[in-house]
Amino acid sequence: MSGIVVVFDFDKTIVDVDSDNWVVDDLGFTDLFNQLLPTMPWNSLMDRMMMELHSNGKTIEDIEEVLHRIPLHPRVIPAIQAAHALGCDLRIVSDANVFFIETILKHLGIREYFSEINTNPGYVNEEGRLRIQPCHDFNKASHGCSLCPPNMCKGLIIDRIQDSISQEGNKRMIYLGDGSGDYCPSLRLKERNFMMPRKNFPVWDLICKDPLLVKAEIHGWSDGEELEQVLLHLINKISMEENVHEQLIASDCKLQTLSVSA
Ligand SMILES: Cc1ncc(C[n+]2csc(CCOP(=O)(O)O)c2C)c(N)n1
Ligand SMILES: [Mg+2]
Repeated sequence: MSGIVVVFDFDKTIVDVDSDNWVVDDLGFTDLFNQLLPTMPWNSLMDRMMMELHSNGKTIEDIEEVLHRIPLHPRVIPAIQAAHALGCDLRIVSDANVFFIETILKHLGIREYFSEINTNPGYVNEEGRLRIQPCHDFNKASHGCSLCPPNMCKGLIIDRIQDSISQEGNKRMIYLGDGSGDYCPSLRLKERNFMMPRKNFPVWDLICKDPLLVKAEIHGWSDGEELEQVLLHLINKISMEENVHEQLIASDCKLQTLSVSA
């Protein structure tokens, strides 16, 4: 293990579109989606749309077939493979849903590179209909963050990951994202962490309003090619820093041994 945790957003970061829109549009339900959007939260609307698909005869296999065709930049998979080969712990934090994400990752053959997928639950019920539920049950209690949608605060998830990895030593984190939901986590990153916002996407615009609010080092990217270059550059940079640090500690130990024996 390299001591680096890389957290990926999914839609418009790993894949190049919003998976929700990709499915709804491809199966011909865009108009109904747009009509209902002003009336309910996005996450509840996706559950409703899955009901509409089911009652109009669209099967799970139809949805899977659409997901298998989702567009992604050709350098994204090599970037993920390289980061994994360099020993990074890769995780996903996404406001899509577990059914879409796992279907896509398994089809691409990259599911096993990720140690954890934090997202909205999704499962196929006994009628063969896909149910999509909120990551955070806002009917019970609010998550209390005003920056995030009611069903998911990505910042809370980042806090939890940071708490759990702080017990494993001095790990460094790199976060990649594009959307407004990725702004809250960017504010929770600490010094010695890295934020990789997608240039000219909502999280980039939010960060640019007051970049000093972000304690992490900011490195933008605009497409899969730049994602790969910037990510691998940061992993190398961190690895070299950590190596130098270890060598300093080792040489310090040697010096102490010498001075004790002298
Ligand atoms: C203005 C506006 N209205 C609605 C939404 C909702 N939304 C759009 S795509 C998506 C999935 C994001 O997945 P991921 O977290 O993997 O990028 C969500 C929750 C939004 N982002 N912005
Ligand atoms: Mg996104």
